[in-house]
Amino acid sequence: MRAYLSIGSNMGDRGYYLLQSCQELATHPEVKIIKKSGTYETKPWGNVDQPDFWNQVLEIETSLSPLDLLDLCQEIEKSLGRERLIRWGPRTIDIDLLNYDNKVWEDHRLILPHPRMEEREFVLAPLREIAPHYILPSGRRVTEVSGDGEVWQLESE
Ligand SMILES: Nc1ncnc2c1ncn2[C@@H]1O[C@H](COP(=O)(O)OP(=O)(O)OP(=O)(O)O)[C@@H](O)[C@H]1O
Ligand SMILES: Nc1nc2c(c(=O)[nH]1)N=C(CO)CN2
Repeated sequence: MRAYLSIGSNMGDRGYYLLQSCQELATHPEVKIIKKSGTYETKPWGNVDQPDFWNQVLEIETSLSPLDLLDLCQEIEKSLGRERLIRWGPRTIDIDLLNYDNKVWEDHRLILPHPRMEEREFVLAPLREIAPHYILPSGRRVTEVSGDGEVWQLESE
């Protein structure tokens, strides 16, 4: 199945946490990273009183189920020292599922597609880069929409 993930960090060595989370995903036997956006420095969305983030979007191929993929993302967050202190607060790494095979899913653990993705420029900018034909939950193409928040693409490695 094809899935899209949003990853973000705003504590410590942000580049290290982004890279490490990709490496942990890529070493899982049921996950293959197909595309990786550049890195974007972004103003915090939601709770604005915290450091700037670095964000990326990944396109992956996986045979994990949506909930198993969520479990894996949460295990990686844990292994990289993420603590859930405040909603939308600072974190070493946050991994969100944006889309899983265009499935619509809603239970107490997982909502797909991600309900706030279309408002967030930190998701839309990297998504536009790697998937310009992506159709958002509203039915509009990602290139036709702009979200809230300032973002800057960093020089690619
Ligand atoms: N599409 C999704 N991707 C990741 N987590 C999700 C999703 N839908 C629901 N959740 C649930 O949201 C809970 C809170 O996640 P998290 O702490 O990462 O929120 P957040 O990143 O601070 O905020 P936001 O959900 O607005 O990005 C998770 O425990 C998870 O069960
Ligand atoms: N710029 C930016 N802001 C955020 C981010 C994020 O990854 N980047 N993640 C949040 C919780 O999902 C809340 N706010």
